[in-house]
Amino acid sequence: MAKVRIYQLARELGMESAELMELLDTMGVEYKSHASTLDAETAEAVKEIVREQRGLEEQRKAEEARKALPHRAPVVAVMGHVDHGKTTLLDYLRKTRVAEREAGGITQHIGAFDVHVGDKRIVFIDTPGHEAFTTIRERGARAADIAIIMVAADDGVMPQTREAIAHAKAAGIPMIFAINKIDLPQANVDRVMQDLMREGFVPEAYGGDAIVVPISAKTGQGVDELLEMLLLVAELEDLRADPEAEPKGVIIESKLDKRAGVLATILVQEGTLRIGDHVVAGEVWGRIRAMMNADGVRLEEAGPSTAVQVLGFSELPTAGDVLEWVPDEAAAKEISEERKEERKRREEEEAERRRVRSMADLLRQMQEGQQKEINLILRADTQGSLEAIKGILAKEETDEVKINVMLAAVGAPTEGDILLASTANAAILSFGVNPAGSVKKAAEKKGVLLKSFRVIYDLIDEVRVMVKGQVEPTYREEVIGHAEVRAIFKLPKGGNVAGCMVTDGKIVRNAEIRVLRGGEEVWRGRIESLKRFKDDVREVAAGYECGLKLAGFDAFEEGDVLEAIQVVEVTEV
Ligand SMILES: Nc1nc2c(ncn2[C@@H]2O[C@H](COP(=O)(O)OP(=O)(O)OP(=O)(O)O)[C@@H](O)[C@H]2O)c(=O)[nH]1
Repeated sequence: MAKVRIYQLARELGMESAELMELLDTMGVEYKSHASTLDAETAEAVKEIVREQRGLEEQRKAEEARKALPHRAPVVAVMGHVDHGKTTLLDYLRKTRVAEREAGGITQHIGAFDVHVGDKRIVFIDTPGHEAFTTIRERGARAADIAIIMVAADDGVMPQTREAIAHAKAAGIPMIFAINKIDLPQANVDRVMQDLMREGFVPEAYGGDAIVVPISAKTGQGVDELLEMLLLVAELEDLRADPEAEPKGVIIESKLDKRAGVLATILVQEGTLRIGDHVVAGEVWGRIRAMMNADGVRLEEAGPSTAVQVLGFSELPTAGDVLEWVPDEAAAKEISEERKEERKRREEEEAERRRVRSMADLLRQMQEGQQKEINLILRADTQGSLEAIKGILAKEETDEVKINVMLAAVGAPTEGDILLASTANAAILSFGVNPAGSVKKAAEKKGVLLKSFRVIYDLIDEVRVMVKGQVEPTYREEVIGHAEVRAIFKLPKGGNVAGCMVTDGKIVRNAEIRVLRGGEEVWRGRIESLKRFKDDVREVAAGYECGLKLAGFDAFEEGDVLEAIQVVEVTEV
């Protein structure tokens, strides 16, 4: 950036010169008047400070506004190892703690139900699987606020207990441990506590801060305490939502009913959803025709932390998709069309790039995210090899790069691992066990690095390479071709397409484009579409014509030169 005068910079930042001069004083910058010039470095520093101040101010205001909103009920998910009692607990709660049903209401399984404790309410999600956390978080939202991790007192912490913990951690939600089946003679609560400590959770009874409640889902012993603890954690989390805001939620479940058609359960998180509202969830749209809660009661409206089964979607929405309110049917249709097209385009691009992800890809991603942490999921044939791998890996950590083992478990990688890895941007490395074909496919689809090793040291080497790559990978730009703009076409929907001739090299769909006019760069960015006649193409070679639409630039002029650039990695890996 060149030099800039104080009044110019003030205008650029939308502030008074006097205000800016005050800031300069506190920074110890010298100047004569508001017309004095600042060097590029100082101007940049000023911008940085102003941005930061505004950010803090906005945060404070947002927090203040949030504090003025009413509280909402917590949403809880129950997770744990097979047979540790999830279903039994949910059944117990449903039977004993659900409010008196209104006349005519019959309990329905809709994927979530309310439990009443005094004048408080807790929403339990009772849809199977971890999707309630992970898939949803992937899309920038989450369904559950608190996780109950069930551990059977006669069995202790098992592989899926660890998975459940890893999922809750990845979702960033607090956990409460319920040690279940304490009615059994062979129950050993202390042993489970020891297990938990080995996982890094020190129970309150041992002076730590992990909340552990011994219960029997069968007899109901301890369940009241568990509910109390949930309310306590909810209070600490200070969960609030605005019932007046634009409605927002997530799809908890969806199914096709022979008679009713598409039935979808929505957890409303913000605002109030009403009959007649138009909504979009992923690529599917709908108009809410009827709403029913888990007690079979028809509702006219549903506020924050309410789960309702709705009628009115055109197609099956996907569980985990975010639900948004839209003003009318035209908007609903347009958005769902747009998303379908967007997905098709993405899939085409994916197909283009379809190949096993290389180490370089992962490194690039990590570098982009400035991540100096390597997230790993380890899978091995025995506990012994896992311990050995973890032991060696711990020594591979450096001051700059942390190795974060999110999950270390015996057995082949599962689809749950893939979900976790894609959420947490982790790599899955397995030793002595091979993932099933379906798991490999899932990894490929989600772009998760999944590798199997037969020699521990090969696995360790892979991690070493990652650590090294974390330190300083570098990239170089390479010009791969040029095209000249010969004609400009206006699209009926808006925007311009440049009719071009590729003059040298090639133009590739995923390249970056510099628009050059008289040798000067006037814009730089991505290609939105690259066509030969009516067809989308991946690349166009020298000597051929093509139609090019850029993402965010329309001001083409005849004679403009479009330079295609690709980034190549020069890291020695
Ligand atoms: N004695 C005793 N048995 C229990 C208790 N909780 C669950 N069980 C029994 O443990 C078995 C498994 O319980 P479920 O509730 O089906 O376990 P789950 O975690 O839902 O299992 P999956 O759905 O297979 O993952 C059943 O036979 C239950 O009756 C308890 O508190 N005490």
